[in-house]
Amino acid sequence: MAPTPSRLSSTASVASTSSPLLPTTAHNVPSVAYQTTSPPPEFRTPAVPRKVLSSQPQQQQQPQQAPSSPLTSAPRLRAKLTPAATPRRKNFLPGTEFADVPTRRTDGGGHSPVKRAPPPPLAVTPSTPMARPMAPPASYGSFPSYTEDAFDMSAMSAGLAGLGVGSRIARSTKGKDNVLVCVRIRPPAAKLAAATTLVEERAWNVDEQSGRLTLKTGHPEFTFDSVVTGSDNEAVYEEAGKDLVLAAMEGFDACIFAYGQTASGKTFTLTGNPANPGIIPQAVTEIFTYIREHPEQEFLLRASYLEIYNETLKDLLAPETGPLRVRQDEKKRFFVHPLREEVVTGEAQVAALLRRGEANRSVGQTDFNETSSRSHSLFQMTIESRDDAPGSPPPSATPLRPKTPNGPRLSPGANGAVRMSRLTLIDLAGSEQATSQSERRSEGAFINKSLLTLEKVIASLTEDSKRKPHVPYRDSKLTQILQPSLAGDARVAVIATMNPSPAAVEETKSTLKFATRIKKVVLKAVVNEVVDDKTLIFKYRHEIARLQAQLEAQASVPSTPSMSEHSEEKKNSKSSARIEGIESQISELRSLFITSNNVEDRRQSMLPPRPVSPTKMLGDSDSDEPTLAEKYLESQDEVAYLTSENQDLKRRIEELEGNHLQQTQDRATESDKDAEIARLMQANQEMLVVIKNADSESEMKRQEMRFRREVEKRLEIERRLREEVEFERGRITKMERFIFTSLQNSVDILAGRRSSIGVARPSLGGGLLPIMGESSPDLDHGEFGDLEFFSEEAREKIKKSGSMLFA
Ligand SMILES: Nc1ncnc2c1ncn2[C@@H]1O[C@H](COP(=O)(O)OP(=O)(O)OP(=O)(O)O)[C@@H](O)[C@H]1O
Repeated sequence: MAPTPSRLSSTASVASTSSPLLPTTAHNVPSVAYQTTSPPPEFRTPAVPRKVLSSQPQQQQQPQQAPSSPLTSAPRLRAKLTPAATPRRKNFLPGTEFADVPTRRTDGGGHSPVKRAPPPPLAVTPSTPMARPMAPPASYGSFPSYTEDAFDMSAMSAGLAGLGVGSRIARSTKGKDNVLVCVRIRPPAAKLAAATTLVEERAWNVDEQSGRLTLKTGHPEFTFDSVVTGSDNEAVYEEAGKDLVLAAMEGFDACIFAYGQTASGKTFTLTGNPANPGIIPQAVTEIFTYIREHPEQEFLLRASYLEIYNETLKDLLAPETGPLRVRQDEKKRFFVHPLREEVVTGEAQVAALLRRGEANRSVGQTDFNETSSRSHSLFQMTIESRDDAPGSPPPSATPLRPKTPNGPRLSPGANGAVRMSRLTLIDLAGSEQATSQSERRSEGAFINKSLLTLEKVIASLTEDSKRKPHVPYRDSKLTQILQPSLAGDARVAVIATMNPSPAAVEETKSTLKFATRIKKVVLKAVVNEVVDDKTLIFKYRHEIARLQAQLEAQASVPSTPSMSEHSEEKKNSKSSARIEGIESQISELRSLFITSNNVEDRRQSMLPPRPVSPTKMLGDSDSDEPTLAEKYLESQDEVAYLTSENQDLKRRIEELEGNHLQQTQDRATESDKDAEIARLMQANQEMLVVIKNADSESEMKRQEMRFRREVEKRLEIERRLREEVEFERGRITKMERFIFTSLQNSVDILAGRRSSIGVARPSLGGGLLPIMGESSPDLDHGEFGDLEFFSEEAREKIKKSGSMLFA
């Protein structure tokens, strides 16, 4: 439990001034809660003064408490967006209608995510959740409230049945949007090395007003939503992070990823460093700031952290689990199983979780980066929220929330719905085409497989065709995991990181081309409001209600009159131990809900990791068996997964059948191969029957391979037959030519002889035969002598026709 304000000491510690999300080392974890309750201390420390956005490079002010760093001294250029020049409407995301509101940056830290009147003064409730006043009855229409003290499982089930939609409804609001693309240009390497005199030349011109980048040679030119230069991570967060984090708090799924070649600054942008926190720590701070500013809601947060390395999924929070699998749910959305998700209640806890995950990541050294991320890492926070938090002011006292830009605002919380959204932050591995180190080559192949598939997926999604194109999400783990986001249901932002150096131009061009393509992906993000027994809020509230019922039953056990004093005492002490146990379980479960009332207490809380199961209590978190209900839900998942796998296999078999039949039909048009084709078709049919009967994917793959080999063999035979036919044709042509020439020769000879006979006839009178006998060709061995390759019959015919010429 986090210490309550009254228990806080009055001395400030150094650790307390650093944001818990900063990537500090494990032993450097702040262990003392904030010392005062009012005003709240600065979350994002050290306080980097907000810079004036200007096209002119300007001298950056040094943070007050940060050690002077060459990384923060580079001038920062930022693209200011003008509606005409900007391909994307900036104010499209929820909350962005307030993007122009100046950031509130007081000593208290944080900034207001929405423009609204300050919340009305609340009646201060004790920070112990147990002691909170009962919530007013929720206005959920005919559907029962989840409010813990009025929780009624049978009423809940009745409500679900009444909805006529099984156990789940999802209400959504839709509107079209494109992927938000921000280019982040790191300072040139010479600057990073703090060589003030040696400034490496930049290969690109940056037009900050229009977000345009042009190679100094004049071509190519790219335009994006924004371009940020310099080392200030806050600027990048403002451009590409904040809107999406707020969208996630409003119930939209949101996904932010950094793409670029090695050493271009992806990890720097997402993680940052203690003096300059990246998007992840800033996002987490924003989440807790949002909670602080929304007293009418209660939240449940959980986090997971995984890595894709060489096409294998590793759970960074539970590396001992072994490779994770990607599955599909009943809606064909991919998800990772069995991924460890931990409930988190404070920033310090998230920071510790991140550090734990970081320590398990695969890093290596490339030619350009000493600590290169050789893997893709995905940090995800699942945010559940519902209105009418216990102890919150009545709805009338809560200022109206802003309208969603794409339609009327939903009234979340109606029918007991819980908003559930996921914020996914992805640090991709370097997108370079090749790595020069041999030991990295196989790695590179896998990294590139994922990124190449990502490119293919983007190409299919942006394909301009009437037919719905096939999107190859399945071809890599990364694209499978990104499918729910890229398929359009989420807000997506890409930070394309680039090195401005002339030496990196080719890689940069390919990064920018990728960014241009992904910009065209159209999204239709939805806010999901779920009435579902899968939400943690539901599970925990249900568990609390069950424990409370137990508690009441325990308290109402009457004492037995016949019992001796001793056994009565024993019984009482047992019963109070049981009551204490149940109470502590209830209080622990309640402590997982975060509201504006307790968020401050939890800020520095360093509870040990806690998986999401409601029955798993602190201390025995990993040993506990899942409940029957959980097993049932899990087996339902399993059935849904197997059904979808089965359908998938069927679909693939049909595709295969179609392909083979098509190929066979194409070949069938060539008449000289009819017999061969008939045989192939027969083989096809047999193989397809075998494939159809194959009861597992691996069996089907084996059959497919065998079939492929068979087809290849037969194609080879066919090729050889063709060659033989060609050869025979050649021989026949040669023979024909030979016969013709021989006959022609014979005719010539005959003509010559006839004319000599004509000349000799007058002088020889009837003595012709002796001459013929003398000079006639030797029909066996003369002109017709080399006909040995003809058949006997053909030879006879040729000889006969030759002899006839002399007749
Ligand atoms: N905008 C920036 N300002 C200051 N330093 C930066 C900036 N971008 C990157 N760097 C520095 O450059 C180096 C490489 O950056 P980083 O590790 O973030 O690259 P990367 O793109 O994640 O690389 P890889 O794909 O190999 O993991 C780091 O030392 C980082 O501090």
